[in-house]
Amino acid sequence: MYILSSIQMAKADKATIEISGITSTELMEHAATKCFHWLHTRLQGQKVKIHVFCGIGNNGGDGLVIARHLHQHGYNVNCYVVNFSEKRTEEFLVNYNRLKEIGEWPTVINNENDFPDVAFEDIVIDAIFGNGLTREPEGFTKKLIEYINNTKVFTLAIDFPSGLYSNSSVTDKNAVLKAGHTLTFQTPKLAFLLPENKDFINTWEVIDIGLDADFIEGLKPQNNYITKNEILPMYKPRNKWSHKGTYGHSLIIGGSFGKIGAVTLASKAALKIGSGLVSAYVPKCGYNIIQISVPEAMVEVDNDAALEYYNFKTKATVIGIGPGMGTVEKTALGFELFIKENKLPLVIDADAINLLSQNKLLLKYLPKNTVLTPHPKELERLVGTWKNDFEKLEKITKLSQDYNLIIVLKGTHTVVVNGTSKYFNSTGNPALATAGSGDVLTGIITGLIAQGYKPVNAAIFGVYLHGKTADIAIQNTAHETFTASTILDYLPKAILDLFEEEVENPEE
Ligand SMILES: NC(=O)C1=CN([C@@H]2O[C@H](COP(=O)(O)OP(=O)(O)OC[C@H]3O[C@@H](n4cnc5c(N)ncnc54)[C@H](OP(=O)(O)O)[C@@H]3O)[C@@H](O)[C@H]2O)[C@@H](O)CC1
Ligand SMILES: [K+]
Repeated sequence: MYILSSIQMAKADKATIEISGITSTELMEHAATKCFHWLHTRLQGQKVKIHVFCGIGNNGGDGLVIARHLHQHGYNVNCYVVNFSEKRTEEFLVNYNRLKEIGEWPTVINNENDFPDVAFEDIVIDAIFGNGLTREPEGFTKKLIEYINNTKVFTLAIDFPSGLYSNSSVTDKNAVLKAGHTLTFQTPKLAFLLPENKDFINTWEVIDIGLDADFIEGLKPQNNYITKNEILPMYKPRNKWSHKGTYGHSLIIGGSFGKIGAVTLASKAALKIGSGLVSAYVPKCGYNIIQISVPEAMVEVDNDAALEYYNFKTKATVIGIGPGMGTVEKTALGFELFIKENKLPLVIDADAINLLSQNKLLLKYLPKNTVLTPHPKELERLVGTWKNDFEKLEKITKLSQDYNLIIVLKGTHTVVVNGTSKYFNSTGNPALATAGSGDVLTGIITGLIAQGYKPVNAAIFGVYLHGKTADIAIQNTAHETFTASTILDYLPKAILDLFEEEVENPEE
């Protein structure tokens, strides 16, 4: 699914109106009616008090449409116009009149004295600002947002939590509405996927308003939200005549005394995702551990307690390096020589990323399309600090472009960056915040590349499946009891889930 910027959204609205012949007011009616249905399906006519706060643009127009439908269905609804400007859009005015025609006059809010009483058990619909926000809310509008936030009432935001920009950072955090749930039109918005906005965005979903798909395609959006629809076509079914050689040989390099488990997990993951063969290259102290805990894997050893020589004989298809490796001097010196000589595809994680950060001159030796899987701290060591999450994405893009790398930044919405293209993951939950989770991801991505997946697809697919295991597991287990080994247990279900039909959304 594409992620459109505000400019692209406005263009797509306009183009759809021109191409389909639908009027702007009809498009608004269609979009806002879907929001009404969303609420109606859940409330089923309950007499809870609903406050609809409308701006004076088209986001406000949506609010007026929702308020009208709520009235017509007998809800206890109060509608307000937040009068921060004398301007009105045409569609706003049409719907203002339609509301008046059914005998409902919105209350105009001109200053703080006009704020209504809002109780914790009420519902607020936020239709103050949407895609047309051009500056931070000020004056009584900001005060109103703060007032609503302080009530801790459930807030349903239409299109955007008011005060949030789609493609730039919030400058005044007190001037953004904290939405309980957001119904956003047509595509997810980049701002929803970034950790700096965690206070404003809770849950959200996309409401398909039927904007012109060909036009959107022609915009060539660079930001993508990865769901099953994007993943399924990447899947490579197995050929009847294949054999284990068809599915490649993954070599996992890593481990140090006390951290052999990381290699064990990565090796198991590479096997479990389908790598034909898996070898591990570890310090001698890890030999028995790997042989006993991963009997399917072959093992070669280096020095006693930490890697030093990197003199393995395995003829691998791809190497995953870093889990549990440590950064002691001899490991770092050997790593430098290894990187300078290596020609095989690489997946680089954990301490191997830290070693690259300590010696950035090595970056230029990495083969094209090497996958790096940093968490934010590892990324910071590599690219320095950032002012905000948008700048962080720019820094990752530059790193990816400068060295032809695929960067997987791990987080709530893990993002895979390949040059200017970004792929934000939709699966996963806090269960994955557990020791060894990253080692398993390294093994999965390595194992997919071994089987012939393009590195960028291996990264996107691997991240999706890794997250999906937690989403499936959480139906039967608690976040706390989920461990990295549970990811492996649920990989089969995560793969099978790709072929299960989605249950239709009842509102559609
Ligand atoms: N057919 C369609 O197009 C459809 C559109 N849809 C809906 O339209 C929404 C976009 O509508 P929109 O473009 O009118 O922008 P919106 O967010 O309502 O407000 C803009 C107004 O606020 C003003 N303003 C901005 N910042 C301000 C500030 N800090 N403080 C004070 N004023 C500020 C700004 O004025 P200006 O910047 O020029 O001063 C302008 O007057 C979109 O999110 C979706 O909900 C759907 O119905 C689907 C069909
Ligand atoms: K809004």
